[in-house]
Formats: sequence, C-alpha cells, structure tokens
Amino acid sequence: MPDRLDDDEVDRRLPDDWERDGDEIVRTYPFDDYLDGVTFATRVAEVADEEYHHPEITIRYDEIEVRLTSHEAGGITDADLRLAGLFDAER
Ligand SMILES: C[C@H](O)[C@H](O)[C@H]1CNC2=NC(N)=NC(=O)C2=N1
Repeated sequence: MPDRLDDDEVDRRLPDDWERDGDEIVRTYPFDDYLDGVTFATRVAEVADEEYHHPEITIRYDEIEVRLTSHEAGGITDADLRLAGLFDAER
C-alpha cells in the first residue's frame, strides 16, 4: 500500500472534476438515463476489482457518486489518484 499523501499534495494532483472531502476524493458523474448510470457504475466496479482497490459507489436516479480512500493507509494515496483517472476513462 502506498503512503498517505498530505492534503496539499492531494489538492495539487487531483484530476479535473474531482474534489477532496476529508480523507476521501469524490466525483459525481451526471446521467440522463438511469441505466446508463448503472452501466457506468458496473464498469467502475470491474476496474476496481481488477485493480483490487475499491471505491464507495452511490447510484442515484440521475448521477453516480464515486468516493475513494485507501483504508489501510488511513487516507488518500497514489492508488486513489490513479483509480480516479481510470474511472474517468470509463465515462
Ligand atoms: C485487505 C484490504 O481490504 C485489501 O488489501 C485492499 C482491498 N481494497 C481496498 N480498497 C480501498 N479503497 N482501500 C484499501 O485499503 C483496500 N485494500
């Protein structure tokens, strides 16, 4: 597990459209069609399983919220920033 990053480094390295919320990074992806959102959430889950680094995914009727943190490190690590980029590529 990579080391926990400090807040300044996270803020500097956050991908566009992601925000830091305490010890998590979060992005909300809007969808006009509910099932398109569910399909995206499934792709996020598949990537997470391949990378063995698992986000919290919230499925709402018009958006998917994805939250990442590194539980074992007790905060945000390179793994979270890397997964954020992989999830964005599935959009
Ligand atoms: C035992 C532990 O759950 C595993 O090493 C992996 C699984 N997926 C994980 N996902 C996330 N988000 N953080 C972790 O620390 C993590 N650890």
